Amino acid sequence: MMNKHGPAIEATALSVRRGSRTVLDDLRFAVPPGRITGLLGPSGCGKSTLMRAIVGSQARVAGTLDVLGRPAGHRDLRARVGYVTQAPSVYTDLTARQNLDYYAAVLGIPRRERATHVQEALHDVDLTGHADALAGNLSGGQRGRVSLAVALLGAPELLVLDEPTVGLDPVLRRDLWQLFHRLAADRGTTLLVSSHVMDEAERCHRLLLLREGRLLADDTPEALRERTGATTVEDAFLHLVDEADRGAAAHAPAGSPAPPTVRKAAS
Ligand SMILES: Nc1ncnc2c1ncn2[C@@H]1O[C@H](COP(=O)(O)OP(=O)(O)OP(=O)(O)O)[C@@H](O)[C@H]1O
Repeated sequence: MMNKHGPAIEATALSVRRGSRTVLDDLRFAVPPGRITGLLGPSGCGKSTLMRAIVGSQARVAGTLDVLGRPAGHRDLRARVGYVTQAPSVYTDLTARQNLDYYAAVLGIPRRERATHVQEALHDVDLTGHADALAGNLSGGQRGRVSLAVALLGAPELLVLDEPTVGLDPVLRRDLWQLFHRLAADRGTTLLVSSHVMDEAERCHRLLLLREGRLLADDTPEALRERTGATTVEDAFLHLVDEADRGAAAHAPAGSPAPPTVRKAAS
């Protein structure tokens, strides 16, 4: 079991190579337990790669990456970590309830307890009314919520959610964020939630801002705004991007071209 006061995730000198490229470069950060940490940055900056490394499904990871007190990917973490990828992974020819029942069996939840766990997970994601609909007949957003319910089975200590609100209408987005806050406040769940939409940053307790595989900031939204003098996290992010580019230009060898200034990086 992890030390309740230690970080839920801790990375030191973490790098990942994909193909011939280094897509995560020398990351160092800690994710506190029982809080919502947002992983934010533009498309392609490495968010999904980092999440895959955390759940142990990414190859060629170098450095140290500990999750709930164990090395990432350790088999003891299987039932303690819930992970939702960007593409909902549900069987379309099964109902929502049958999907959950199947995954509950895979997780090793005893048969006599399964129905209760499944019902709770359906209730958490507000899908009780669609429990017996074929997943193939649900909307994309509803299928995404079935995937989330699968990740909630067995009450994992850590939830890793890759862009869970993409394509959802504002009401569903708000409802999901309310659920995330309930999970953190009532159950002490640690959540790592990625997004490339900067306004979601304001809903997180802490933020990891990523750009081109490097960590720009690991801080609270308030501290980031204060430090940069910005009124929104989006402006704070752009400020940090410009600052990093100026730093890179200052250290570039004489005669090399200045890096372009990114303006729409966060949209
Ligand atoms: N199989 C692969 N081989 C080589 N490079 C890859 C591979 N998959 C992804 N990449 C590269 O790794 C980088 C990080 O990709 P990743 O999917 O982690 O980004 P992301 O921030 O999650 O993007 P998005 O928000 O669009 O999902 C990208 O530059 C991408 O082109």
